[in-house]
Amino acid sequence: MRVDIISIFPEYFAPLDVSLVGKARERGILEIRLHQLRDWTRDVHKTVDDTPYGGGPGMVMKPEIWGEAIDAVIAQAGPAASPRMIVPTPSGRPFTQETAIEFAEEPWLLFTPARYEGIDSRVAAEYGSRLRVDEVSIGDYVLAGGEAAVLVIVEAVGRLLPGVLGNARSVADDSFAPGPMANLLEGPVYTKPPVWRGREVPEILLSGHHGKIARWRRDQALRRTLEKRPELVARLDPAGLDKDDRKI
Ligand SMILES: COc1ccc2nc(C(=O)O)sc2c1
Repeated sequence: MRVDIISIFPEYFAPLDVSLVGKARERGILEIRLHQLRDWTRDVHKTVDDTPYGGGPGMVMKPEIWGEAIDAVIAQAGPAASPRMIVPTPSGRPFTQETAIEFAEEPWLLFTPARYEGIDSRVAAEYGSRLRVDEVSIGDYVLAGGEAAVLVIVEAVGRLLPGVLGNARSVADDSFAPGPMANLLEGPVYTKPPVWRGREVPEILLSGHHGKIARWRRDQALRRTLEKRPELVARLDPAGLDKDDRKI
């Protein structure tokens, strides 16, 4: 997968050099190209924003600069004729694990994180007629720009790429992953020592009885989901809940 990110803060993406995403890049599973939006400005101050038509607070990012930057990146056609363009925005559709799975199928993603009050709306309209353009939000809170959202999305997508996670089952066991654990939060996890500051690991986990352990883990996940995200319980597939039981 190739990922292009156009931003006025390319240094914001240094974290993509480390951990899982960093290793995926080293192994050639993921290629990330960063672009400084200001490289396409033509004034001495490298201006990328201007006052909003109709008045109101803040500034809006200029369409000309974004247009030239996006055209230049698209012209560097790579694994696919054109990228899927992802615009992080508070007014986007919610980014979920399903969205991550969908994006992980793409050979080429282009991210256009905004700053200020956002990008002139004609940019998404212009490229929406030529590319698949997704406006997505990582959550209902206020960020200063889209870069943090891109970091979240690239990590959520990158870890799904074949060969990135050591144990393929980890993806299947994820919270929100499709299948019997879909819409269930992950339950508690434990490792050595068996007793820590007087606190013991649940005995069932030391029993070696895999069927009972699977059932206990699913029950703990259900308990945690009921406690922290009761609204997800309504979406559960009751038949899916006992799939492990049938396997046991
Ligand atoms: C100005 O650019 C922004 C501002 C807030 C914001 N919030 C996002 C989110 O995904 O929640 S993306 C994003 C972009």
